[in-house]
Amino acid sequence: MAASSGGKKLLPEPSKGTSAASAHSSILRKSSSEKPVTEATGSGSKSSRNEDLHSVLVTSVLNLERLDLDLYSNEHSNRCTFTGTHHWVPRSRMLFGGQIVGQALVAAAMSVSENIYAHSLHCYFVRAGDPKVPVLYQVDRIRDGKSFSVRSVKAIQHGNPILICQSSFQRKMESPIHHQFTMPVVPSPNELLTQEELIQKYLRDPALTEKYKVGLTKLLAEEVPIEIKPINPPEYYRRVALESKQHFWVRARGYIGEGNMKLHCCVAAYISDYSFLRTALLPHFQYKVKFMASLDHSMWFHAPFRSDEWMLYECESPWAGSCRGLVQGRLWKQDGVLAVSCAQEGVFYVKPSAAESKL
Ligand SMILES: CCCC/C=C\CCCCCCCC(=O)SCCNC(=O)CCNC(=O)[C@H](O)C(C)(C)COP(=O)(O)OP(=O)(O)OC[C@H]1O[C@@H](n2cnc3c(N)ncnc32)[C@H](O)[C@@H]1OP(=O)(O)O
Repeated sequence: MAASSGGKKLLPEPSKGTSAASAHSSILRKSSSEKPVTEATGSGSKSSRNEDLHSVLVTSVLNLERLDLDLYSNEHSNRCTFTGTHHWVPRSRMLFGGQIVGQALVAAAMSVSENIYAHSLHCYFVRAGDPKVPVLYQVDRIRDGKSFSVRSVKAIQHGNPILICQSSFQRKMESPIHHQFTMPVVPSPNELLTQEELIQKYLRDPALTEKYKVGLTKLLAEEVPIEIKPINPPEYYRRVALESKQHFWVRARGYIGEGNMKLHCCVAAYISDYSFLRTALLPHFQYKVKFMASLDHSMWFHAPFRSDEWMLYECESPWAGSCRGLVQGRLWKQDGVLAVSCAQEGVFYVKPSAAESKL
């Protein structure tokens, strides 16, 4: 029986007896005991985006392959000419934390019923992800209550966990108790340059040193599936202590559509880890990072949102010390609704950087 979701027929479900090996079903399909998570386009308001350019986050990065009940792999869905296995990998050469968190939430969401939605997740990154091999996601169904369901997911490579992620899902509930902070007042996205446009502007600076030219050119060439418009971006070469705060507009590159909130939460998990941890480094220009990595990542999903529409990412770091830094973030919709809150600690090993001028 073909499954359906949002009125659009999904591909036939693998029958109960289908062997795991032939149950190559992407996350767009579902087995009888698993629910669809990603329905890239659904009914509802049409976005202003070009609907033909589907986000690679949905068509590829977050489109896991089902190997068996509660067991998924990203092997066949992350094909990328560059790495052969994973879409975009930061220059740190560790798997991008946001990818692992987003994929873990996809796996967890496949195991809960259609009418409950992620409201929080808490992860630890326990080993660096290997960009040369796929990731397995093993879902443990901890509890299904009347209103809440809890899942634990292990992301596994080389037989060892690289991430452990607990997530909780809740059925829609109304409440008279509601409040939120007020969204910061910032320029709107159409008043700002994208990160790429900013880099191209810097690259046109005749006084740019070769070192910066190489670094910025590499950054420009990266296939990051996220669009970013920094607000008041620090001039990359100004070596001054900045406040440990940054704001930028962010959205998935490409079209996703109304879809279901499970998908947008998974995309937001991916997005939330990009350029997040560096907030804690902004005051410390006089040090060069020798090693940097996220230790954990937490998210709370407050209200429906579209991850393929601009959202304001308000990031701040209230504390750093003992080779660690804490960053906190809020994702705001353009209408002022607080959609998502995030928090993360990272480890930094640094050394004094040689004083150098821009020239
Ligand atoms: C304008 C453009 C902006 C661009 C913005 C963003 C770009 C892209 C985003 C960048 C991504 C950043 C966030 C991430 O995604 S990181 C990926 C997710 N996190 C992880 O993968 C971490 C996984 N966990 C681990 O790897 C480990 O648990 C650990 C955190 C490393 C801890 O393990 P442990 O065995 O305890 O290792 P440790 O002792 O900490 O050593 C690690 C490493 O550091 C070296 N080291 C240790 N102490 C020091 C020291 N005092 N000084 C210098 N170096 C030290 C140590 O030798 C290890 O190095 P290796 O031996 O080479 O591994």
